[in-house]
Amino acid sequence: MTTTKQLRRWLISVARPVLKPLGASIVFRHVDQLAGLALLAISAGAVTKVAGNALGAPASETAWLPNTAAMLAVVLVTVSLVKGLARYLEHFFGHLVAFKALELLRVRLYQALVPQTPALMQRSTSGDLLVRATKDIDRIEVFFAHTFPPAVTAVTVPVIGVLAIGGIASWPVALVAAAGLVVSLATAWLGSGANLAVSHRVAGLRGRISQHVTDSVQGMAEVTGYGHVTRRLDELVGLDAQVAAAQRSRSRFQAARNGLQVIAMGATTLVATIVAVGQGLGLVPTAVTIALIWRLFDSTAAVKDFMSSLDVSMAAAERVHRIVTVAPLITDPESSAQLPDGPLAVAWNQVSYSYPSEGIAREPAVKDVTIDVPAGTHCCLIGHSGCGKSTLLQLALRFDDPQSGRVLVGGVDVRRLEAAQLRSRVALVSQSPFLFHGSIADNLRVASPDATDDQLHEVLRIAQLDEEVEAMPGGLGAPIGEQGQRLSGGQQQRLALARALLTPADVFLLDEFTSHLNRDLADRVREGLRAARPRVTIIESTHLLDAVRADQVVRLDAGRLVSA
Ligand SMILES: Nc1ncnc2c1ncn2[C@@H]1O[C@H](COP(=O)(O)OP(=O)(O)OP(=O)(O)O)[C@@H](O)[C@H]1O
Repeated sequence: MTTTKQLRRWLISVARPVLKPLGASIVFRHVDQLAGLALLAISAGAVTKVAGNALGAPASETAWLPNTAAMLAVVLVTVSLVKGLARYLEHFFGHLVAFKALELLRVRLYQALVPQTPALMQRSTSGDLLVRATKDIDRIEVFFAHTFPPAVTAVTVPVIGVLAIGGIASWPVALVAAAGLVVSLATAWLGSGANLAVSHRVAGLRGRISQHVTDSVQGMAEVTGYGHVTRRLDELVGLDAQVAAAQRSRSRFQAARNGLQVIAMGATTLVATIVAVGQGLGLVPTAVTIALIWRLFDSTAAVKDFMSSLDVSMAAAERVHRIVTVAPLITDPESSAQLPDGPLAVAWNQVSYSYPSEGIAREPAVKDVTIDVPAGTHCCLIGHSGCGKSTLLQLALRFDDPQSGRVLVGGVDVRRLEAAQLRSRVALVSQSPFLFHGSIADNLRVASPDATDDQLHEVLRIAQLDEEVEAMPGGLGAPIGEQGQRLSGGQQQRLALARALLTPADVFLLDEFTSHLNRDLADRVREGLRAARPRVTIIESTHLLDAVRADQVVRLDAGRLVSA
């Protein structure tokens, strides 16, 4: 696991371009804190001056205070205004840095996700990823907005305050104050290791809760249909209980830290008063000194306050860091080859592939498969469910590299191609295509944002979907619901095919793309596709063994080629 120190360095390196205003935030926090000290000192001085007058305190003790009530009011109002403005500016600059830094982190996360897709989805879940990209990144705000300025002033302001007490009141009292403040600072670290572990645990649990809720909502029909409502609720309550139990241990440390701080403050006040009296310090200087000490404890207490939220922030940073830094399954070559223009052949050459399995030995999904699909022809991969058809198609798009053998597109090993180039020439219509919440047109224009309505109608016609779309209220503008839920399975498949047809692809990989269509409609879709794109290479997979007229039919069984 990445250490907190490494995480801090990483966060600062990400935010470096926007760190400058943090200096301003630190400066304004000093102004705010010192103005607070001044306010308390003047107020305490003024109050005890009144009492001191009655008790006959010497005038020299209060000579530094404003002479009249009006002057006192002017001074207090002015210092308060300065304090208020400084506090505002401290927060403004701190949050400016924080929100800019979070923006940079979100961009980093997104940029890291793109090359890792789709392999990442094998290692993470969408609900958990969502929490990382939103909540976890938000929690890192504490690191930027609420850590540096209080950390600096927790040291500098007490040092200034103690020196002031020593200079104007008494050095022994200053020493007592210093000792108390050091103890107060040290208590902030009480249980920090355990708290960090709890924060990691809670962050992981929150990811699981999010995934559980996502699954329950998306699988509502199954949850209610199979009578799982109570079980799923119980599971959720169980996860919540684990979060609560973990939080309880954090709260215990928090309470202990608060208690110790109050004890340190009380003990320091008592001892400082005894020493001040022993030193013969007057009433006003003693009162002002005690007031200053109390205020200085506020500065050190700020460390305790941010330490508990910093744990949460660091646990969140670790989860984001893990995604951003995970090595992608595939990377672009340093010097890439170019695909030839025109129709492209596809070939699997003695390809064997096993899915990554985290140490568990796994049977290869495809073993020693060799298939040649000449450019512009139609090849059909046939075999029972699980025989490796989708895997072969995905290897042609370089979702991952085979452990042995080569996959060639246009005669070029796909490892020598940039992913963007490969994916612009090879289109995959997957078994469960993803459809966005939006209209028919929105989903088609994912492939070609500037496509005209005529072009959209044309590809819908090729996919044999145009008449059905025209009959929908709104036509191209008809909303299809989340993940296309308002469409039938067969309509979803044809919409995905129409979308792929808007790309300039020379190879179409069609994974079970007619599995929801009746035989007659499936044949019409194939014929329409071939007539509209006579030069493209079509590689189709199906488990219907009596299928399809094609230039080449390849049979697979348990990952091996049976006939080609
Ligand atoms: N992401 C994955 N992680 C691990 N194993 C996988 C993964 N995807 C597929 N497999 C395994 O690889 C083998 C081949 O799967 P593949 O999806 O290629 O088969 P298929 O012929 O396309 O099946 P179907 O007709 O059911 O779609 C199967 O044993 C499957 O369990």
